[in-house]
Amino acid sequence: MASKIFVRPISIAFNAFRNYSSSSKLVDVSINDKTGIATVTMQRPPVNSLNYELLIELNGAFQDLGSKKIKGAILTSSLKTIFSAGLDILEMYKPKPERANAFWTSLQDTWITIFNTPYPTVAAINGHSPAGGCLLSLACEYRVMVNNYTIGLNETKLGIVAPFWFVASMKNTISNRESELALTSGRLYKTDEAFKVGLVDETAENKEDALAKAEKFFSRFDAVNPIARFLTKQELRGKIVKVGRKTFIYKIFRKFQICMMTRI
Ligand SMILES: CCCC/C=C\CC(=O)SCCNC(=O)CCNC(=O)[C@H](O)C(C)(C)COP(=O)(O)OP(=O)(O)OC[C@H]1O[C@@H](n2cnc3c(N)ncnc32)[C@H](O)[C@@H]1OP(=O)(O)O
Repeated sequence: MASKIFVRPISIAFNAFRNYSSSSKLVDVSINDKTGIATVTMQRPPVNSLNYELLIELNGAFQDLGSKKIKGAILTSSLKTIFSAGLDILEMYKPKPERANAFWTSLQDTWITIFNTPYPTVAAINGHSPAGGCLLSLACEYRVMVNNYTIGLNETKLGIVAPFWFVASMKNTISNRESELALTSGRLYKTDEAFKVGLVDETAENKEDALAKAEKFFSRFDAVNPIARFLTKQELRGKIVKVGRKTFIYKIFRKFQICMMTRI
């Protein structure tokens, strides 16, 4: 059982996982002292929409975990039917330039952190997961999704062009062909459809089942050297991160705004 404290710890110097738990307003982090598995829970009702503050907390949580000897981390949601509704629409509506810049940078940073963790990651998708919600799950190494929800990169349906690293994350998970069909049509898959194309690796009956299956994933690495594992992950994902870093997303957002203005 993980115990709980309600302060966000300064954890860099703390290198063991025993009894670790922290809960800030928007993200709860707990580490099971028996299994060494961390659970990062988004808790921003009503839909875990990703605003600047949630992204900063998520990024901090996954970065902090890098300094602990954990077996792996699970990303999930405290909400009953939503994993994450994606980017907070309010961040895109008439934003102040400084806030917008910080917001888009925090999205990119959070994606890079999760995509590139030294420890294994699983998304336990316990609800709907459109757009940015889907992106977060694609940044993890493995996805377990509860039945009867939807997931996908539906940006084109919203009139938005998904940036390179959204597309690359999808292509890192499903085939180029399926990615093209999915992204150009803005397709949202039901859980069973997502499983068929490999967008999710396992389906689950409910959140508990999803968490149990997520935990089991980590045992695949019991007999694997963690450094060799991480270097192999970097070999596979490094190029995407490198190009992703160069894509300054705020510029893309400005283009999107101009595109929308010229349509009106
Ligand atoms: C350069 C750009 C690159 C990247 C661009 C975009 C990536 C994105 O992520 S854009 C966001 C895309 N998100 C969506 O399309 C999801 C929209 N939401 C939904 O489909 C549904 O709300 C959802 C299935 C998540 C949940 O459905 P319900 O359970 O039926 O809830 P409601 O629809 O009634 O919503 C409750 C409440 O939440 C507000 N909401 C929903 N989504 C968002 C959001 N993304 N941002 C902010 N707020 C959101 C919704 O308006 C309701 O508010 P109230 O009416 O005030 O209750």
